[in-house]
Amino acid sequence: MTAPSPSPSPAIVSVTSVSMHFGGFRALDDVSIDLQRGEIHAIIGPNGAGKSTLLNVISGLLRPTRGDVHYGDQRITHVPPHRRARLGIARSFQITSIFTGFTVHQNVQLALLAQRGDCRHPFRLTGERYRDEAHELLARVQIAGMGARMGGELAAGDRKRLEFAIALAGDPQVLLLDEPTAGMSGAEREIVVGIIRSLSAERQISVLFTEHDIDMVFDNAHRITVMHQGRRLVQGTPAAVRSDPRVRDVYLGEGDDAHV
Ligand SMILES: Nc1ncnc2c1ncn2[C@@H]1O[C@H](COP(=O)(O)OP(=O)(O)OP(=O)(O)O)[C@@H](O)[C@H]1O
Repeated sequence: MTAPSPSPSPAIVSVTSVSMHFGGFRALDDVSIDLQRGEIHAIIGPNGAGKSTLLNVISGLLRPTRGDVHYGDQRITHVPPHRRARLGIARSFQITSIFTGFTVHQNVQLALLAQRGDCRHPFRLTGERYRDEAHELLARVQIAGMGARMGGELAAGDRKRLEFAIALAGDPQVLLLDEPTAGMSGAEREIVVGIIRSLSAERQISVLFTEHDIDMVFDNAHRITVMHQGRRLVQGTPAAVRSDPRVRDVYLGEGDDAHV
C-alpha cells in the first residue's frame, strides 16, 4: 500500500533546469525536480538514465554544467558536499562506506564526531564520547544489539542499516539514497522500507532515492520521477506514473522485465 502523502509544502530541495555534460555526453539534460518536506520520492529509469548523476548533483559531488540547486531558498549549486551535509543533506551510496576495522558502535561514534567537527583525535575513541547517542541511532535502525561487532563482519542488510545510522548522525532534513535495498533479502528489504517510511512520517525527513525494484517504488513512494536518457520523462504520483503510456514505452522498449 502506498504511504499516505504529506500535505503539499514548499520544496525543501529544488533542481532547476540542470544539465550535466561529461565531454560531449549529456548525462542530464535540462532536468527540473522538486522534493517536498517529509516526502518519499523515487527516481526510476533504465540503466544509464541519469539517476545517480542527479543524486550527485544534489549532494554536491558533481557541479552541474548548467542550472541550479536550491535548499529551501538558499542557492547551493556551488556549495561543496561537506557543507551541504552540515546544512542537512545526507547521502548514502550504492557501495557502503563504513570503516570495516571499527565496531558498529564506533562507526556511529566516528560519524557523530565528524559531524560535530570534533576531530582532534578522531581515531582515538575514548569509548565514552557520544556513546549514548550512537546507541540511540543504532536502536532507531534496529541493530543496537550489534554494536560490538566489527563493521566488516556485517551482512549486506545490516551494513545498510549501519549506513542509515551514520547518515542520521548528521540529523539530516534530506536523505539521498542510491538503491537502498540493492542486494538484500526480502526480510531485509522490509526493514529498510520500514525505516524509510518512519523517517518520513515521524521525523518529516524528505527521502529521495533511486531504485530498480519497481514494486518497492510503487508501494512506498509518494511521488515518482521517471528518467530516460538524461531527461525527466514524467513526474507524479504512483497512479499517474503507472498509467502514463510514455513510461510503459520506456520500460518495454528497453526490454526490461519490470512491469509498471
Ligand atoms: N563521471 C562520468 N564521466 C563520464 N560519463 C559518466 C560519468 N558519470 C556517469 N556517466 C554516464 O552518464 C550516464 C548516466 O549515468 P548514471 O550513473 O547517472 O545512470 P543511472 O541512471 O544511475 O544508471 P544505473 O541504473 O545503471 O545506476 C551513463 O551513460 C554513464 O556512463
